Amino acid sequence: MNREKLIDLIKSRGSFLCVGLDPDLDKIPLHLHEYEDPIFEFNAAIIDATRDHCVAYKPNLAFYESMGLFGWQSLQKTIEYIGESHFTIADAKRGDIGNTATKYAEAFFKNMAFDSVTVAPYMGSDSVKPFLEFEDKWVVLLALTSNPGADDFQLEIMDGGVEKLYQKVIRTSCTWGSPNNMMYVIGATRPEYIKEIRAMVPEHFFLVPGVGAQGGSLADVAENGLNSDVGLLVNASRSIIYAGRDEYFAEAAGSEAKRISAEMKLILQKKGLI
Ligand SMILES: O=c1ccn([C@@H]2O[C@H](COP(=O)(O)O)[C@@H](O)[C@H]2O)c(=O)[nH]1
Repeated sequence: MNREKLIDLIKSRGSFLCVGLDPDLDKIPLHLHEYEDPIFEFNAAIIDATRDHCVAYKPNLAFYESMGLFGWQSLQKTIEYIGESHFTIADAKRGDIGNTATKYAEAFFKNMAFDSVTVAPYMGSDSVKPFLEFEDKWVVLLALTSNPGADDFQLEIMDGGVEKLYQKVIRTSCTWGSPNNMMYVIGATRPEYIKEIRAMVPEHFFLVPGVGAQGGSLADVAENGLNSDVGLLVNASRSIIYAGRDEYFAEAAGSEAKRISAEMKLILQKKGLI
């Protein structure tokens, strides 16, 4: 999906919600275990219940890879089930030398029809650029993550006090691609940094995980991160997909997605963006 289509989708729906598909066999309702592929059944029900309220889906690969071949099959079926109506993010956090990175890119962009993949910047430009060679596909680069451990390296002051590591990552990497094929992961748990990052990269989209289960605030993220194209995809995984744990789990997920998306619509209306 290209940038124009993504912006149209967000503005026409009045939502910048990304639903995280992180299914865990230990958490999904018991009655689904009777199906041949309980993970796919779970995802399909969540997708049916949330598709009108969100613009993107983000399966985190760990939840599929942990189940081996069956997990990959569930992922493939899930991505086909979503189709082209929503922006899709393979949250795989890949990164390796160039020829290997190309194979990762082929896995998510050719073999599976994802629109984007999360990539770690640690190995530098040759590990990221192969992902940028695919038309209408996106790199979502880890910049300032939502977890407490982000303090260990990302907030470390570099180069004799000039800038922090996440700032160097953004300043350097923003020339590798463009706002048409690169986004940044910025955690919702760090709203105090979002305004400054928005000033550094005014046009890029941010994928913002960390609202819901991790306690980040949608209002704070929007206040600091919106741009004239909206420029945000805010992800919630557990707070939506496990909003209910019984046979009405999908309805509960749909209600939670609807609630967040209504809050987003109000924000966008107040800002004059829709
Ligand atoms: O900085 C990051 C990068 C990725 N994630 C991923 O997003 C979801 C968040 O799930 P919740 O249940 O809404 O907390 C999950 O897949 C993480 O691995 C992140 O949280 N922070």
